[in-house]
Amino acid sequence: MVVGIVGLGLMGGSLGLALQNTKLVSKIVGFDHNLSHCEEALKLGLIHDIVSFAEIKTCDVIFLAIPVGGIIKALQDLKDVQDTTTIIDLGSTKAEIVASVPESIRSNFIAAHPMTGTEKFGPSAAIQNLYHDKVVVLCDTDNSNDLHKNRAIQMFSHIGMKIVFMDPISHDAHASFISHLPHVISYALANSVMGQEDPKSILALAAGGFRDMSRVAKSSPQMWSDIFRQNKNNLLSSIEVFEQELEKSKKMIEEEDWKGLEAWMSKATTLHKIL
Ligand SMILES: NC(=O)C1=CN([C@@H]2O[C@H](COP(=O)(O)OP(=O)(O)OC[C@H]3O[C@@H](n4cnc5c(N)ncnc54)[C@H](O)[C@@H]3O)[C@@H](O)[C@H]2O)C=CC1
Ligand SMILES: O=C(O)C(=O)Cc1ccc(O)cc1
Repeated sequence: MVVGIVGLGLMGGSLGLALQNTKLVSKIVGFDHNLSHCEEALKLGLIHDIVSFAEIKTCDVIFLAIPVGGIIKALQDLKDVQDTTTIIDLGSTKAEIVASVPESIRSNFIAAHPMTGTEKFGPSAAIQNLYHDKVVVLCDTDNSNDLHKNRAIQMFSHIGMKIVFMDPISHDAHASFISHLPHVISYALANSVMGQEDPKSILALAAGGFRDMSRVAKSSPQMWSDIFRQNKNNLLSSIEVFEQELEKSKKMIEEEDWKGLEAWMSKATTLHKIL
């Protein structure tokens, strides 16, 4: 099979690396609208060749590893692929993407969200084992043809992924709390601290906790503004729930309810029993 990857950053580049180790794939070609990313990806050996978007359309499997707004636009440009071409997107949101798929290619399409990643971006962020032993959520597969569904399952399984099926609306509601809200909080924390503290103090006093909680605030603002735009309503609900928890802790501190605060924190510590 010839695989075409659109977007040669963290997700597309890491996929190129992972697929090179499978017997399923005879050639991996890539396309990126940023020429320097094309050159870098080729130099790093993430793909075998760079091709035009027109040539991507002739691949057996096309992966869309670009920001979620770009995925919706790219799907319009893929309207005329052959019935045997599988199109898989890797976007972090699913409902708007699935709703936007042109009817002529709905059966070719697989909506996937790999639940793995890092705060780094671009081709140099690509890593060999990013997908290994991680979960990929596949959405709305009842509307995909069996050939394409089975191909997607086969490819994700070959790179060591565990597959979970979900409808796109539920996916976006869950992803809002478990993935998108933590990113909003991390950006907010970074801005709160930088608004009050000078760089010298931050450097001198930053311990592990602050580094851990602010790590994802290094993530691509372009990628995340697209995600927040597509998952706006779920994200607003998640932020409200978080505000209520902050408010609860503020009130207990104001009222010196240390017992209440301790119980509130004890409940939070149980999260890591399931992670
Ligand atoms: N970063 C992460 O940890 C995760 C990201 N995702 C999703 O994967 C997708 C890709 O994200 P990353 O690889 O992290 O981003 P990235 O910023 O590392 O790479 C994206 C690449 O796509 C290129 N690009 C952007 N728009 C394009 C277009 N219209 N046509 C061709 N090339 C284009 C960029 O030049 C860049 O090289 C996004 O939809 C994101 O929501 C999913 C799971 C994890
Ligand atoms: O860096 C991290 O810890 C992440 O959480 C990466 C990530 C970013 C976006 C996704 O849709 C899924 C995973």
